[in-house]
Amino acid sequence: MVTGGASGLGRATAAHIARSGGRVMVADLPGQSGLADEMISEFGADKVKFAACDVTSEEDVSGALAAMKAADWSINASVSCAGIAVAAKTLSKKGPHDLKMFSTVIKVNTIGTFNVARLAAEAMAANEADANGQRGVIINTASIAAMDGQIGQVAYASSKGAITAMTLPIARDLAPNGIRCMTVAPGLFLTPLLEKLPEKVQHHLGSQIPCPNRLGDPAEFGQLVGSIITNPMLNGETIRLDGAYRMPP
Ligand SMILES: NC(=O)C1=CN([C@@H]2O[C@H](COP(=O)(O)OP(=O)(O)OC[C@H]3O[C@@H](n4cnc5c(N)ncnc54)[C@H](O)[C@@H]3O)[C@@H](O)[C@H]2O)C=CC1
Ligand SMILES: C[C@]12CCC(=O)C=C1CC[C@@H]1[C@@H]2[C@@H](O)C[C@@]2(C)[C@H]1CC[C@]2(O)C(=O)C=O
Repeated sequence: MVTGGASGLGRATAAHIARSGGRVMVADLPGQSGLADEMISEFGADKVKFAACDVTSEEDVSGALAAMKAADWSINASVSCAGIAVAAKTLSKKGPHDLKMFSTVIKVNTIGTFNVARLAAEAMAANEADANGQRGVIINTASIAAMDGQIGQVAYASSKGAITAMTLPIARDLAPNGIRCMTVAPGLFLTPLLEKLPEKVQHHLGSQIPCPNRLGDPAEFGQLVGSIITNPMLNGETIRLDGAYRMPP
C-alpha cells in the first residue's frame, strides 16, 4: 500500500513496485482517483488498485487494508507518502502562527503517518514469516526539513521531525512481530509540489544541490523504497536522500 500514491513521490513508488512485479494499493484522497485511473490503465487492474482514503481517518485506512484482503492481496510493505506543506513563521507582521494551520499539518503528516503505520502493522502481523522471521516493512516519508527546518517551516519541520523520531520506537515495538520500520527524508524532488514554481526558481533550487547538481527525480525515491523493501537489515533508521544538500535558514 502506498498512501499519497496518486501523485509525486508516492506515484513513482507505486510505479516502481508495479514495474518490479509487485501489486500496489494506491491509497489517496477521493479527488485523486483520476490520477490513479491513469496508473490502473498503465499497469492493469491486477497490479494497481485505488482506495479513496484520508490517512487521518481510521475508517478509511482500515477500508483500504480490507480492500486488499478482499482482493486476496497480502500487505508486505506500507509506504506513507501522503503529506502537505505550508509556509508560515512563528511570528510575522500578520501576527502569531495560525494554530489551526499548525494542527492541520501535524494531523495529516504526523498523525496520518502513525495511523497508517499502526493499522498496517496489525494487518502485517497476520502474515506468514519469511526465512528472516520478517512479516513486512513500514516506510515513512519525512523531509530534510526535519533536520534543516527553514524560516517559515516550523509546522512542516515539526511534523516531519516527529516522523523521524517515531521510526526507532516503531521498529523496536514491532521487532517481536517481525516488522521493520524505516523513514526516508527526501531533499528537493521535482514533483507537483515544486513543478508549480516558476522554471527559473526550480532551476535555482536544483543548482544548490551539490551532486548530482539538479533536483531529485521521483523515480530515485521509488528506487530507494524498493531497496528498503528488499533489504532485511535496514531497520529503525532515517535515510536522507538529498544529493548532499543542506537547506539554508
Ligand atoms: N517533493 C519534495 O521535494 C519533497 C517531498 N517530501 C514529502 O514527500 C511526500 C510526497 O510529496 P510530493 O510527492 O512532493 O507531493 P504531492 O503533493 O505530489 O503528493 C502528495 C499526495 O498526498 C496526498 N494527500 C495529501 N493529504 C492526504 C490525506 N490526508 N490523505 C491521503 N492522501 C493525502 C495528495 O492527494 C497527493 O496525492 C510528502 O509527505 C512531502 O512532505 C519531503 C521532502 C521533499
Ligand atoms: C520553500 C521552498 C524553497 C524556496 C522556494 O522558492 C520555494 C519553495 C516551495 C516548496 C518547498 C521549498 C523548500 O523549502 C523545500 C520544500 C519544503 C519544498 C516543498 C517540499 C520540500 O522540498 C521539502 O520538504 C524539502 O525537504
